[in-house]
Amino acid sequence: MLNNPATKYRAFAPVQLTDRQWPSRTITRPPIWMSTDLRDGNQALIEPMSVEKKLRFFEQLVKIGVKEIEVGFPSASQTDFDFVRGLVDSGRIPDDVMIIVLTQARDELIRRTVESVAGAKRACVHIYNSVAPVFRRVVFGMERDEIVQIAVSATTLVKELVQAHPETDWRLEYSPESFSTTELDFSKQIVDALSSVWQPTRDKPMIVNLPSTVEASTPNVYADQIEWMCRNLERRDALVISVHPHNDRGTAVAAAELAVMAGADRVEGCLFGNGERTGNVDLVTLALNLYTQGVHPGLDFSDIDAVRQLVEECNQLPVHPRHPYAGDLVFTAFSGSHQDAIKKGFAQQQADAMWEVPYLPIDPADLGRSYDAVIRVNSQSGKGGMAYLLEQEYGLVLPRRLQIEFSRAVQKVADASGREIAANDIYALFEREYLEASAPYRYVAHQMADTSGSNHAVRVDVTVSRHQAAQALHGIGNGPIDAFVSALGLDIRLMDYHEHAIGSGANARAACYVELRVDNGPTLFGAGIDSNIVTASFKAVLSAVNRHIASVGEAGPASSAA
Ligand SMILES: CC(=O)SCCNC(=O)CCNC(=O)[C@H](O)C(C)(C)COP(=O)(O)OP(=O)(O)OC[C@H]1O[C@@H](n2cnc3c(N)ncnc32)[C@H](O)[C@@H]1OP(=O)(O)O
Ligand SMILES: CC(C)C(=O)C(=O)O
Repeated sequence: MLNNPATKYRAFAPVQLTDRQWPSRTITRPPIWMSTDLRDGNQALIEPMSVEKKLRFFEQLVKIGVKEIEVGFPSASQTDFDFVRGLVDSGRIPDDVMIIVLTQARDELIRRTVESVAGAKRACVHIYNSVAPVFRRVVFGMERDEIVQIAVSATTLVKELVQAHPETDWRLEYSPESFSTTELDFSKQIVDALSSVWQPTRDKPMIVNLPSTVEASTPNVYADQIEWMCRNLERRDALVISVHPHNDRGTAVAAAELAVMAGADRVEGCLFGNGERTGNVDLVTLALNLYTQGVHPGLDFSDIDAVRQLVEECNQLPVHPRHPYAGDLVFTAFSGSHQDAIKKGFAQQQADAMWEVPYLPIDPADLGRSYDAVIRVNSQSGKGGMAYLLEQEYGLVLPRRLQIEFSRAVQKVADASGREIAANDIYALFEREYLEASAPYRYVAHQMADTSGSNHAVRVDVTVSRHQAAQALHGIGNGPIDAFVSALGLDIRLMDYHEHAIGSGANARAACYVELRVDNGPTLFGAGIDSNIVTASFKAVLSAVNRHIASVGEAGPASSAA
């Protein structure tokens, strides 16, 4: 890289528009969406789409609700011509969809283009020529007037040719290619010249598409350019102002949004941002950005995974895992504080309330995506993540202090492996750590009796095995756990107790969690699961006792009470 890039690259000159209005506007309705996937997207592919793929893509666009679809560059190849002609002849184009065909402003190409769509119910011929100084000088070797003349002749020819096909509702689209790097007065001059030839009306407007063919400035400058054009063009009422942002600086979405605030009526782009070089603006992101502001975009992405799959197949390009709204990882949190906030957000989110789940700008369910991948656990995760997975996948609602205790075990495994730990691995670890902590004590059976008349309410006769030897123990207490602890004859203080059902109906089971202090040691948890709630609590006590013994070693034999 150069020490002083100013010797090679010049700063983009700002637009002199001191009373610009767009910064204080908000977008309250969607623009007209135009998909150029089958043209700009297609021309950028390593392998252009086959007719069959183009057809599938077209049908997907129609299904989503796109009403203006650029279907190709029919004069470029027989494949494109046949596809377009086939679409028209097969009657597959819904009445409310307008197809658009692009051509250079050259006579023979225009004739072939009109031929490709003649007879369609609605069709738009889209002509372009590049107008920026560098193109005028390097590509065409022409002065401004000559460049205007190319476009005027092309428009005149289109007007003449379409008159021979009155059965079609024709529109003209004109793109001064490389608009964003062109002098504004020249863009105005050429567009005004064309609209004076075409004579658009409010009912049959002309589409003026103002592309950032190569994105070269910050989005605010593009917005200024669009506002300037909207204010200064002749016949504004009979024009649809369209934008076509490319993404060379990575700000196409912002450029499109600011351009709409600046007065653009229409946006051209591709699904997931395919297109030349860094791509066209991504229509999915634009549409869903609007949706998250409470404005329906008029496009349906309620099965976004299906749309993504089709686009990936047709383009033979993957959608990035971090792509807004659609990427595999965009609704996934690995890090502890994010997981904690999301878990709390889900717990508090009411079905019919405003969406307020931290870190999730949209409800994945609105896009047909599940919550499965929202939380994934690795070494960056905290207790919230693993607790969420145990709850979602296994119905275990761990009390907070147990979450803290168990998360240390999860963390150890994550640190050691350096990898993600799936929900089933976390459950297996929980089983190993708590549910299968069955040595030296293991629950075998119990009976309970009411002791009415005594100070204590419950008597428990329990069989436990200790080092595989069965022991019959008896205890009385205020409740089953109290009686059981007394039967064990150990120095145990019950610090905390939680229980909940797992599942419902005949198959429901009880999960029990106890926090004990054994032999005045540090407190620790035990957990038990059983179809009988009392059994679950006894198992939880033994789980904690066994874990204590495993950590400090075993003391004297259990004695029998009562
Ligand atoms: C920004 C964009 O995405 S614009 C769309 C770009 N897409 C494509 O080009 C894909 C389809 N295009 C093609 O397949 C071919 O370009 C074709 C078949 C249409 C034409 O091919 P060719 O006749 O070989 O011409 P080519 O595209 O190389 O253009 C070169 C000539 O056209 C002129 N030209 C280029 N663009 C235009 C235009 N928009 N209007 C008028 N003339 C143009 C050039 O100045 C050059 O003229 P010259 O030969 O007198 O120097
Ligand atoms: C033809 C025009 C609209 C174009 O694709 C561009 O300028 O990027």
